[in-house]
Amino acid sequence: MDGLDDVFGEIYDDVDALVLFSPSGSYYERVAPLEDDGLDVIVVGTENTVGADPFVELPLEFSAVAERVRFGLEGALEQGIIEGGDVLACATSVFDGGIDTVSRVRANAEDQLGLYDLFSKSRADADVIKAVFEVAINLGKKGQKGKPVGALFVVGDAGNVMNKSRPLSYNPFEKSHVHVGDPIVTVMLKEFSRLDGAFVISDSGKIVSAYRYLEPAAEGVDIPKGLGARHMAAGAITRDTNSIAVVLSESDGMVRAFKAGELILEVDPEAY
Ligand SMILES: Nc1ncnc2c1ncn2[C@@H]1O[C@H](COP(=O)(O)OP(=O)(O)OP(=O)(O)O)[C@@H](O)[C@H]1O
Ligand SMILES: [Mn+2]
Repeated sequence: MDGLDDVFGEIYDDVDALVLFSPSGSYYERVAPLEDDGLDVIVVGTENTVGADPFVELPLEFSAVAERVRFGLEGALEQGIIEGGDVLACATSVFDGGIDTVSRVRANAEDQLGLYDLFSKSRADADVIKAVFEVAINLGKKGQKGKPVGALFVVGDAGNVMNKSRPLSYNPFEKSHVHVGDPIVTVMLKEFSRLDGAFVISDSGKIVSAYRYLEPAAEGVDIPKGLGARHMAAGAITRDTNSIAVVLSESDGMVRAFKAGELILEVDPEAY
């Protein structure tokens, strides 16, 4: 309908690029020819199933659309695919069953969340951070035997993290060489998360220790009020070392990630 074009046409008027979030192959094929008319088409997703170039990889399938779009645009800015000030038409799926929504967004180079930086520019491997995140989300969803459970994972720069912490109990990982992502590890992490302290994980994903009490310098750490000692310790260790931290809160059930002393990401496991 022409009338509707008059109303909604503004959404894609003068956009610098079209950003497709996890398009199906046939959707991408329909859109790709627009590139011949001078429209840039960027694909964002957890996997490049359509073989698109340029492509921006998402570490998680963010269920909140605003997060999904922000992360995608951060990645595109970071990779130099778009520039601050560019206007993008972002096409994504809000309901099940393919792309159903277009939002018009101006890329803002100043106001970055640091999400892309957290996953892709940390000392630890992106896959390791992603795997830890998944463990925390699963633990948050299911709890431990039905009860809510809290957990703290410190990932990367393990030598320094060990130096700034002390054991609360024997380390069940002392002689083992297991990595996050191994199926048995998910079970072990679940089991050991019932007890106090933090898990320390190396850059490459080796579980270095459980039950560590973190003693970082807390100076200059600015985390939201209302979060307790576990979150404070998580924030502080990421400022005092080159690690990142993922926390599952026992009290509100949220999973939070910290880097360089700041809260970067907050997700509700129930939404995944
Ligand atoms: N410095 C620390 N290092 C490691 N673990 C810690 C540290 N401080 C607290 N914890 C762990 O966090 C648990 C909960 O502490 P607290 O309630 O103060 O934290 P919180 O931030 O409110 O977390 P939650 O939202 O899960 O309650 C403690 O029982 C302990 O296992
Ligand atoms: Mn608490």
